[in-house]
Amino acid sequence: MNNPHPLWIHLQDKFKQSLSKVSYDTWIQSANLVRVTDNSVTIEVPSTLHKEYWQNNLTTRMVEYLYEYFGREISPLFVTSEEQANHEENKEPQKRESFDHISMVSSTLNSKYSFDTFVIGKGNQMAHAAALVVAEEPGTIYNPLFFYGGVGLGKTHLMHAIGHQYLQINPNAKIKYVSSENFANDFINSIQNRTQEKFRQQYRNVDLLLVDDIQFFADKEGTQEEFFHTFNALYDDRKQIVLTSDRLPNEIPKLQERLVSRFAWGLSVDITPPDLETRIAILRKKANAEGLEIPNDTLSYIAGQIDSNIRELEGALVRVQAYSAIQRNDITTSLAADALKSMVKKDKNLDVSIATIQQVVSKFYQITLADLKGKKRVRQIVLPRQIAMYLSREMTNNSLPKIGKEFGGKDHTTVIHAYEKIEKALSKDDELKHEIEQIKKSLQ
Ligand SMILES: Nc1ncnc2c1ncn2[C@@H]1O[C@H](COP(=O)(O)OP(=O)(O)OP(=O)(O)O)[C@@H](O)[C@H]1O
Repeated sequence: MNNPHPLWIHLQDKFKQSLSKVSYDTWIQSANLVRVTDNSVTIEVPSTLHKEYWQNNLTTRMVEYLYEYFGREISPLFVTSEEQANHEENKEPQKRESFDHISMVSSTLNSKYSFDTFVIGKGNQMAHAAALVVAEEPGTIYNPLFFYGGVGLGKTHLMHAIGHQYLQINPNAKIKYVSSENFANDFINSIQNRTQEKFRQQYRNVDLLLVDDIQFFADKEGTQEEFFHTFNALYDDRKQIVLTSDRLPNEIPKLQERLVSRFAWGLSVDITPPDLETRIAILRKKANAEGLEIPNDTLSYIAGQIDSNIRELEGALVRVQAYSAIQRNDITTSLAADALKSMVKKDKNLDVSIATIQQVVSKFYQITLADLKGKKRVRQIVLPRQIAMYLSREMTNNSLPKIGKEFGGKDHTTVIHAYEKIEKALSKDDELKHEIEQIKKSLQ
């Protein structure tokens, strides 16, 4: 590629830092970024051997690096040059995806997130109904509509679905979808470039404003102030506003009281994790959409392993699909079990938090909580810290960045390093193994 894509430059930099020169030259330099979609990134590699190496040894890092770049989970896919050539040949020219797609992700609607592709279950029934009402009668009954709930449960999906439905009824409608972080960035840039008027027009001259993950407004005083005025302008004009967050407005730290009260003017609906039946239905729908043939017992198996986050459920399906392609075998329960080995956390059902793990580990090793979360590099502290990070990864569903944050704001690569170190040590060090088992027992 003459002009490497910024994402590829980012990935190369990351791998350069984490691999030896020989590994980097062998695996990374021979690869290329060929496709980016809303939820996957495809890397082309020269041979099947390369593909298997990437699949088995570099996938975890790729997922982390992609998370860092996009701020969400993106699945890496690997194709050999031969497969890529076949793919290009079979593709209709107008369907070619382009790299421009990346810049559109944050500001346009994702065509996959529609009401048609949304599976209704107990945990999201209310949210789905409210979304439909708002799409059909915007700006009247539930304004703003506020979705809240855990990670990867379909809040963004429903928000986009409202946008699609609205557009169907009203093809000329102006819709703006933005994450709260992008709203904040746009606002700051407008101040720096003295383009506030343009910014205001962009946000206030719309029929439907969708703002995702507003918990990230916490601590951003100026942005909150601006959003307050945006909200008022739209509300007074009877334009619909839809917001999402991981928690209720009054639980978002440092969210201005006047915003909290405005968000309560409309309807707040929570989305809770899907039950097994819904998870199976979601998997079935995704598998059908991909043209995958998966036996029912295998779908139940996968749905039984991943029980909280739908994004992870999708990730599991992608992994099983890739595994079956590499192995050139049909998808069966035993193939799925093999493919998901590293994703299935055996202790995951324990109801523990990072804070509890930190308390138990610091007590066990008789160090203070401050040291456990701090920066001291002495062995008596570093080891317990790494163990606590390892257990947070093993026993909870928190993302790596979140774990890093809970350990005094450390980078997620520090958490990966800790995890890998302890995992490796566990295979050789019986004493450590015993200690970790004891800690796990206390946590139970
Ligand atoms: N009920 C559902 N039916 C089908 N797919 C779903 C459903 N709920 C979620 N998904 C899929 O799960 C993935 C994650 O959903 P989404 O991004 O909407 O989650 P979210 O709640 O916004 O998460 P976050 O808090 O991380 O922003 C998406 O690919 C979405 O299409």
